[in-house]
This record gives sequence, structure tokens and C-alpha cells, in this order.
Amino acid sequence: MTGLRIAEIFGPTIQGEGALIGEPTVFVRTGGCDYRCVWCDSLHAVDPVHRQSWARMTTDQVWAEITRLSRGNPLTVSLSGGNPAIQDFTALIARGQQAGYRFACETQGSVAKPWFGDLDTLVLSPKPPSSGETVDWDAFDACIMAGQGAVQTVLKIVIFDDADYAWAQQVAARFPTLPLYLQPGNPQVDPAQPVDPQDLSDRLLWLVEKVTADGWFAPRVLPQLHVLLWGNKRGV
Ligand SMILES: C[S@@+](CC[C@H](N)C(=O)[O-])C[C@H]1O[C@@H](n2cnc3c(N)ncnc32)[C@H](O)[C@@H]1O
Ligand SMILES: Nc1nc2[nH]cc(C(=O)O)c2c(=O)[nH]1
Ligand code: SF4
Ligand SMILES: [Mg+2]
Repeated sequence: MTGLRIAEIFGPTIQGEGALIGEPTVFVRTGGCDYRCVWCDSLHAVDPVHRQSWARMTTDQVWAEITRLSRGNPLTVSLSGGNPAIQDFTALIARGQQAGYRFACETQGSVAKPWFGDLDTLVLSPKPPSSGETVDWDAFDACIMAGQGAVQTVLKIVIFDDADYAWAQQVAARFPTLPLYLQPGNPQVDPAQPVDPQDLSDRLLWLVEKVTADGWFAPRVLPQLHVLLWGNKRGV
């Protein structure tokens, strides 16, 4: 079967994470992922038990929904998931850019695609030890190569604990020229449960105090702004 496998399209909202934080954005969340991070906050787009809620859509249908939600205002479209890199977004990106839209993509860096080079922002988010996944660095390097035509490529690493933090420092040493964003992990990912704002704030403070105490000035440390505002609510 052809077409794009889409879990949800929503917005406009603000980008809540990383380099484009605060930017008006429409999200296209794809269905399906080659990883199973233990703390994934988007399991509805990952676990095949939710497959029946994913839609097969043509590029034209996805584009129509983006223009409807954005009311024709050319803003930033973020391709997320799941892993958007297991699908083909060449035509959607070309169509949107013709109309003045910008495209970002969030991926873990396990699958490289030629269309990475067409992006405005490629966000590579390699998974730390706490995720339970192991990075294939050859595949990750291939993603960086594929993204060389993109306007910018940035790294975003989720930190839950000391081991993740030490790992992030090693990753930073490996890619010294890439802008690096750190965000504390959110352990409360059940959309039916409220988040504990004090716990999120404590995790952010812990991370900020760690980088400042270490004199590690390369990364920017940011919260998940959308989680502070809306908890684990979907579609924001
Ligand atoms: C849901 S993922 C989808 C894109 C892609 N699969 C990836 O992981 O980069 C989007 C972003 O959310 C982050 N993320 C997922 N679960 C999280 C959690 N519990 N706390 C903090 N960030 C999380 C991921 O690391 C990634 O940067
Ligand atoms: N507002 C908002 N910002 C986000 N940044 C990354 C998200 C994602 O789940 O990929 C996300 C999301 O789902 N909502
Ligand atoms: S790679 Fe991304 S979408 Fe896939 S399980 Fe991990 S956090 Fe979730
Ligand atoms: Mg998310």
C-alpha cells in the first residue's frame, strides 16, 4: 500500500522543544517507529496496537490539512512521529516550500533519507542509555551526511540521569560543530495522567546546575515547553 502513514496532524501550536522553541508550527506525526524507547512520550504513534488509528494519506491530503490548519499562512511544519525517516516526504517538502513553508524533521538518526537535505532544520535526537536503545553510529553519520543540504542540523538529547549526561558529553565531543540542545526527560508520559510540574522543574534545575557546575557551556538547556503548558495532552 502506498501513501504516508499518519498518526495525527495538529496545530498551529508552538514548537515546545529545542532549536525552534516558541515557533508557530504545524506538526505532522507519522505512524511507526524502528525504536522502542522505554520512556517514549508518543507511543500512540509507535506501538502497532494503535495502528488502526493511523491514516493512509496522499501527499495532497497531508498538504491540504497543513494549509487548512495554517489558514494558508506559510509557517514551519515539523515532521515527527514515530520515526518520519521511514517514510518519503520528498514531495510534501517540495510542495510546501514552493508555497513558502519551512520544514523541520525530528528523528533519532537511525535511518537516513535523501530528503533530509531539502529540510530547513534537521533535528537529530540520538537516544541515551536510559532509553534502552543503542545508537548505530554508522547510520547516525549517514543521517548527518544526508542532511548536508539542510539549512541547519542540530542535536537534541534527552537526559534522565547521570549516565545519560555523561553519554551526552561524549556525543558532543564527537560532533563539536553541531548546535546541541539538552532537555530533561519526562518520566510521566501517560496522556490520561497529569504531570507533576514540581518534578519537571526539579529535573530541569538538576540539569542546569550540572552544566553550570561543570562549566560545560556548549549546550543550551531547555524544558519541553508544551509539557509545562499542557502536560501530556495530545494535539498541542
Ligand atoms: C516522540 S520523538 C519523535 C521523533 C523521533 N522518533 C525521535 O525520537 O527523535 C520527539 C522528541 O521527543 C523526545 N522525547 C520522547 N519521549 C520523551 C520523554 N519522555 N521526555 C523527554 N523527551 C522525550 C525524543 O527524544 C525526541 O527528541
Ligand atoms: N508543541 C509541541 N512541541 C513538540 N516538539 C516536539 C514534539 C514531538 O512530539 O515531536 C512536540 C509536540 O508534540 N508538541
Ligand atoms: S525513537 Fe522517538 S518515537 Fe521512537 S520510541 Fe524513541 S522517542 Fe518514541
Ligand atoms: Mg513529544
